[in-house]
Amino acid sequence: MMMNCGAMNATTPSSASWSASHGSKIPMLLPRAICSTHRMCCGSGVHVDACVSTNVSRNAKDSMIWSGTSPSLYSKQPINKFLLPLRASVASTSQDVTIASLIGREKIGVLLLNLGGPETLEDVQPFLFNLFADPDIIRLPRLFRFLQKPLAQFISVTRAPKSKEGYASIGGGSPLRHITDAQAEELRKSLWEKQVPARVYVGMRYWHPFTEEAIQQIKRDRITKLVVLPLYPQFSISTSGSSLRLLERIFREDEYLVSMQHTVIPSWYQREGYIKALANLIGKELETFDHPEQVVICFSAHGVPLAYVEEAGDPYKAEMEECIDLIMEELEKRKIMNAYTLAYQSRVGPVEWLKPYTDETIIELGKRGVKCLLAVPISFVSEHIETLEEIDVEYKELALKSGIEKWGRVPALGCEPTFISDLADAVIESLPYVGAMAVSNIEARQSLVPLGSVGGLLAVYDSRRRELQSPVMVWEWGWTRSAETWNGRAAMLAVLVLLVLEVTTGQGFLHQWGILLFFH
Ligand SMILES: C=CC1=C(C)c2cc3[nH]c(cc4nc(cc5[nH]c(cc1n2)c(C)c5CCC(=O)O)C(CCC(=O)O)=C4C)c(C)c3C=C
Ligand SMILES: [Fe+2]
Repeated sequence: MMMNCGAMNATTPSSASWSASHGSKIPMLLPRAICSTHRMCCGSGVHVDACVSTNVSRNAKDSMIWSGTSPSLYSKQPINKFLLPLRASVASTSQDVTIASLIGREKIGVLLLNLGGPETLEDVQPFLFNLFADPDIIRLPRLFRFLQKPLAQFISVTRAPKSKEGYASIGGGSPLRHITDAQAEELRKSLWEKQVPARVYVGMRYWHPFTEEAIQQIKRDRITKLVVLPLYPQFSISTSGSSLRLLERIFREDEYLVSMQHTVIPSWYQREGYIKALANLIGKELETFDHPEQVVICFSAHGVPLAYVEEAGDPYKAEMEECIDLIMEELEKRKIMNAYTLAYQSRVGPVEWLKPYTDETIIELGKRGVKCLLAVPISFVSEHIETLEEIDVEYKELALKSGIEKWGRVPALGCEPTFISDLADAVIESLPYVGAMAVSNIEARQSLVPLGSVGGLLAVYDSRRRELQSPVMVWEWGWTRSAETWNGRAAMLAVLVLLVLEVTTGQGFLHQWGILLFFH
């Protein structure tokens, strides 16, 4: 049946948020970021001057990046900017460094970092415990750090029933491990095809195979050069940041690891292969509509609490917006000029997260007369519960209820060959950096990420973390900065103790009042 997407009888936007340069932005999308589009990869030629600029001290480099903490400053200074010259300059032949000379007799390892997911329904609660026990997800004031684990236990137990429902509906567990393993294998093959004989490891943050397990294997394999590659295209304190903080801790405590050369690719949302691979998938999915040009593209990114961006300087939002700009520019080159919008999904609890929220956006688009919508999950490269359940089931249903007649969804990248090949290029391009700044053990101990400067990011975050609202404390007990009085703390502590007792004994006032399951 021919599905007519219909012209959008959207009301005229009140602000100048429509983009004239290419596909029109649906109002709600933030103004187009000033983006240096030309941060695209030009191949794997390596420019010696660009990559081995080790005579600039790490601190000097960090301060170039971190001279300010505002997100807008950040958007102009991405943390991996020192990797960018490698991509931006196609090296002259005389300055090329051959891959072989970089590798020599080294044993190269690539460590893929990811979040992890429960493989069975029994895994759900302990997985949630690990997640909520992470101080990068729930931050307690220093005085109450000892409550981190009891609180994580409480939240994980209360949230588990709802999460289990979600995982049950997608087959009884997360597909994340399986997909990440497949990506690791494809990356390994691609590296070998490009003459880089590397081993690829998977280290998950909250479930098996844990990062610690991967590190043990790396040590057993006597890897001498390690490239750390978080599988999150955009950097967030809550994802890549958390994993890198953990790695930093592991490295600091281990003699072998401290002396092993390593580097980190903190984010890679601007890489040509990634952008092109996503544009390919979007173009292909648009073709399934009868009137592709009338489809509104709705990029849906995983959200983070607003305070992460506004108070802790998380670059996530700036990187996300720049990423969308790059994708739309790529589509424009292919004469695809659709209207589009960016929204954020998967918020947890009542604190404010990045807006607009995907559910509200879908309703709004329906009200504006949009008939055809293409959802594009953007912050993650594998299918997982938030694509398979939240987007495919919840948002689809909401869209159809809101008046949208034709719904489509772009698959996650998974093992898409252009994408994997580009990840392999990213690894190869980072090789000249491996260990370049770690001139001594002492220096290596100070920062896990000599050139990627994630240490700088974490330091900035750490310096402000006392101010950062913890999403969970705010959701449940109203722990705001204004509530930071001793009396308030004492009262909250008492409530916490009661809650912990309630969870551990299964009895108490919340059970009696039937309000225990307030985590959705
Ligand atoms: C870029 C991706 C992600 C960001 C940013 C992120 C932040 C973030 N997440 C939570 C809470 C939960 N996340 C959960 C699962 C989960 N989250 C991501 C990705 C990002 N999270 C993934 C890939 C997964 C795993 C999905 C799977 O298939 O297993 C969960 C558990 C699921 C559920 O109960 O909904 C929670 C809870 C917070 C609080 C946060 C930022 C502070
Ligand atoms: Fe999450």
